[in-house]
Amino acid sequence: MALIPTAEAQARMFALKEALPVETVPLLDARGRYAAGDILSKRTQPALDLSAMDGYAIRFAERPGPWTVAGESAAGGGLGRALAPGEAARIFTGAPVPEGADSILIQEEAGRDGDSLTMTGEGPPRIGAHIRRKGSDFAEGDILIPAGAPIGAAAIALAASGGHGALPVRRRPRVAILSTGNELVPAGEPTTGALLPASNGPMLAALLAGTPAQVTDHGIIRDDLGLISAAFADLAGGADIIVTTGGASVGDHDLVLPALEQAGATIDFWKVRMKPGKPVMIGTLGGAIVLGLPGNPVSAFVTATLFLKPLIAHLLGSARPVPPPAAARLGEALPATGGRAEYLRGKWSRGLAVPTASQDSAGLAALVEAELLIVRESDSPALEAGADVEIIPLA
Ligand SMILES: Nc1nc2c(c(=O)[nH]1)N[C@H]1C(S)=C(S)[C@@H](COP(=O)(O)OP(=O)(O)OC[C@H]3O[C@@H](n4cnc5c(N)ncnc54)[C@H](O)[C@@H]3O)O[C@H]1N2
Ligand code: MOO
Repeated sequence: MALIPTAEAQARMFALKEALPVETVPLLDARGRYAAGDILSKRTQPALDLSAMDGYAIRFAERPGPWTVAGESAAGGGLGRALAPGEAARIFTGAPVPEGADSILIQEEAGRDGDSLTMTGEGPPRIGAHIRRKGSDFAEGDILIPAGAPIGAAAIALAASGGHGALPVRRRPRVAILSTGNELVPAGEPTTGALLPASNGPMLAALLAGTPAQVTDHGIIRDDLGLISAAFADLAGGADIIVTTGGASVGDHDLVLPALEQAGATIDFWKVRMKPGKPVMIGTLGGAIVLGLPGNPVSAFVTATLFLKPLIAHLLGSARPVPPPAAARLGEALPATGGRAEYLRGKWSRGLAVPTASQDSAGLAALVEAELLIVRESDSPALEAGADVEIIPLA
């Protein structure tokens, strides 16, 4: 199969499966998901003209004072009647402005003697000062959160303010992680000789821990065609995404592709024109998408960032599952690229993006320093320090 560019690979991956079914969940459960339809407001906010300050509601257009204080309006209540000419009302932040009042005099600039109120300073800067008008935030029927937009803390506050206690979202994707390799032992267990701890499973689970995905790490499978194929068949019914690491390349012990074929999977593509991460493969098995990531730990991290996380956002119905790259300036010169796009691990230095010293696709000690990926298209020329580049921030 020919190598395909990253953006094409992402688009083909999204085309394999539609967003998951809709469910309506309490506000907090919607956090990190995406609106499954336009969320419309059930109410107008503010519902009435409200005071933005503690002070007095006055008829400022009529006169600069004095006024007679006719009563009080507190948040959640109101004066109960309109102000007559010559009258003012004591008022507090968030309280309804009585009819007839046109401005708020803040209490620091008010003089009070019994029922008589005077201005001690310049007074309100203009007619209408310190009044939040009815509907100035949003009106009933307004779109508060468009379909496909992310639901974070501010969107949850907006939805609550708009009268919602629950929101329609897509159900949580179920993600099964499999690590392959005879050389791997579970993290924390003793290693001898050529054995090494499996780090990709914990890395992937950690990467997804901040997303709504329901992640199960199925541990390590030996490089055995029958075992890997049986594991795929086992997982296919209960997962939306099966993600593997290792065994994705071309060696005699790289068995993920034949195991998928043996389990009845359809492979959509294998190999992306990217560095690191070339051996990525994507296909479908039953209702699940299978994502075969390379074993090299940095390659697995980069491909999980560029494919696995966007796939989860896609299944959750995100309108923009691939986050747009950000603009940055390079802190160091970079050589020309070859036939693959490069995703250099980098960090910030005085506001400039600088590659980490090692770009080895197995080097975790360098990866831990990385705050961003510097994106370089294939076959692009050398860049001077100070050049504009695109970056992908690493959360
Ligand atoms: N002749 C070729 N050889 C290779 C090619 C190629 O095109 N032609 N591609 C290279 C590239 S690029 C990559 S990336 C690797 C990917 O290989 P695999 O996906 O088959 O991964 P493995 O061979 O199984 O392992 C690679 C490396 O990573 C270590 N590993 C694997 N799993 C884990 C884990 N869970 N935790 C920690 N470390 C893991 C493994 O021990 C190997 O050292 O292939 C190149 N070869
Ligand atoms: O492209 Mo491989 O993923 O370099 O290490």
